[in-house]
Amino acid sequence: MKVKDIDWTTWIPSEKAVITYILDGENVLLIHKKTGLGAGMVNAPGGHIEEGETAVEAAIRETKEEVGLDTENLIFSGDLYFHFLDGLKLRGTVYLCRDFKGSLIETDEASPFWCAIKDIPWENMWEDDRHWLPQALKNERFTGYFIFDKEKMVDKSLVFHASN
Ligand SMILES: COc1nc(N)nc2c1ncn2[C@H]1C[C@H](O)[C@@H](COP(=O)(O)OP(=O)(O)OP(=O)(O)O)O1
Repeated sequence: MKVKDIDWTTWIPSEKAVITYILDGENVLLIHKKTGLGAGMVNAPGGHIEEGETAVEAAIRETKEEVGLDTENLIFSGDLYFHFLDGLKLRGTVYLCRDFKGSLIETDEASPFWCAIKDIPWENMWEDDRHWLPQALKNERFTGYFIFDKEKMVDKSLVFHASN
């Protein structure tokens, strides 16, 4: 199956999630994810949007729950549309954040670590990330469509949006 085989105008996600990239100078906060989708991989703080929550509220809550930081002034970065061949349809909203406080903690869900952007461990991350995260971290907005067969990306389509 290819991205072009899906009518994305009528595609409805079965799950909605958020991912937040916290930036401090040339470093980004990543996690070794311990539970849930992508356990064992490196990702950023995030998780599912709960009933009655906005995406931003979910991003703030998940970051606090997973790594103990309080975040403010999240900046919308992009939309991810993941169509898994097993039936999961996951929509992800990506945020950047440079405004945070508190102390990092390891939790049952995540082991956080600061990583130099130039050293991001792509080989331990979801395969889609290398196609949009470098641009996102340079403040480019994007929309990405992906087909996954379990953890293997089988097709992708990305659009980067000109900023004003
Ligand atoms: C398929 O490719 C993916 N790429 C990236 N970069 N991130 C992904 C991909 N698939 C899922 N994710 C992200 C989206 C979420 O931030 C997490 C999944 O969240 P999780 O399953 O851990 O949800 P939680 O609400 O934290 O935990 P529950 O399972 O208890 O609901 O991965």
